Amino acid sequence: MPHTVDATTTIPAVPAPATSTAVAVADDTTVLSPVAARREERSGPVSGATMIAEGISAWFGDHKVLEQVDITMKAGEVTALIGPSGCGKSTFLRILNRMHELVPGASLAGSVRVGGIDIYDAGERITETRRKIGMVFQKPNPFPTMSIADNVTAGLKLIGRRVTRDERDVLVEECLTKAGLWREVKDRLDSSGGALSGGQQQRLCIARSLAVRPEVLLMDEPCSALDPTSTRRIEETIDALSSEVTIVIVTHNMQQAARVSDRCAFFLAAEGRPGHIVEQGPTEQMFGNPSDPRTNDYVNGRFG
Ligand SMILES: Nc1ncnc2c1ncn2[C@@H]1O[C@H](COP(=O)(O)OP(=O)(O)OP(=O)(O)O)[C@@H](O)[C@H]1O
Repeated sequence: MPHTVDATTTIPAVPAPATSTAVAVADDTTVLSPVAARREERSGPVSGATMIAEGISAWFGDHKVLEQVDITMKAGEVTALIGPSGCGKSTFLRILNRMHELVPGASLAGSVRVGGIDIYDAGERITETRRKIGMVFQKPNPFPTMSIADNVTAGLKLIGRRVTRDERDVLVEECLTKAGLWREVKDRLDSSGGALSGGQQQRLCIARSLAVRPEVLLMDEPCSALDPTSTRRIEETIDALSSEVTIVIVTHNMQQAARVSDRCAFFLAAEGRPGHIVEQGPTEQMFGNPSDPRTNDYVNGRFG
């Protein structure tokens, strides 16, 4: 899947020292990692569910694109999946909410457990899996002719949940507030979702995902079509949501991975091997003191 490079996708030139909570950015200024600051602030309980993928391999026909991927995405954390184009990040993300199986000829092996339940278990209903595991895509996809409020509640019908008018109003405000959009749209909830800016549409899509109370939110390059200001707003939203929903984000933007994630996994498909995880760990370590030279080269923009 191609990705758009915008002004925010510059890869940091200088990695932060391993012992520091600072993250180096392209212009050589250092800022306190918001992730580190957030960790310090967090003292209360976190919600969301830990997601554990074990032994994941994937094929399109007989083309094997992922091999033996093992990763735990912890409740209350943001996990960033990074790696060069074509290494299988989006495929892996789609396996995490059973979208991979919608592609004709696609197959997979391994297990994905959310809160201890295997989403591929024969007894698991796909609609319940999609409720538990929301997804936000690269390009915002609100229903353009529906009102802002109706966009937020659009997922309720799919899961068979009925709400009264009052409950609906409360839910719309709650989800738009969590997605960081309420103040901008509260006086025009009945106008069309398609009339919002790209960044607002993406936050509307996040609000729509939240309305069905997911335990995990998957984000596939959610800012790649957005300008730097909208990107910052989405990152703030990710930060605010991270204590209540487990977030897994695919990003090509190394600064973004450093800013928003607690942990990173570096994927690579090379030397005749399908996509696999070369290294994973706390974000500060992955950027400041990675153990594999290929990780070091990638996070410092030497390839990919
Ligand atoms: N629908 C499909 N049918 C066949 N092959 C596919 C399909 N989707 C992806 N692939 C192949 O699977 C491999 C992994 O693709 P994927 O999109 O998961 O990688 P990625 O790391 O997310 O790439 P990018 O960063 O460019 O989005 C690639 O070789 C790609 O060509």
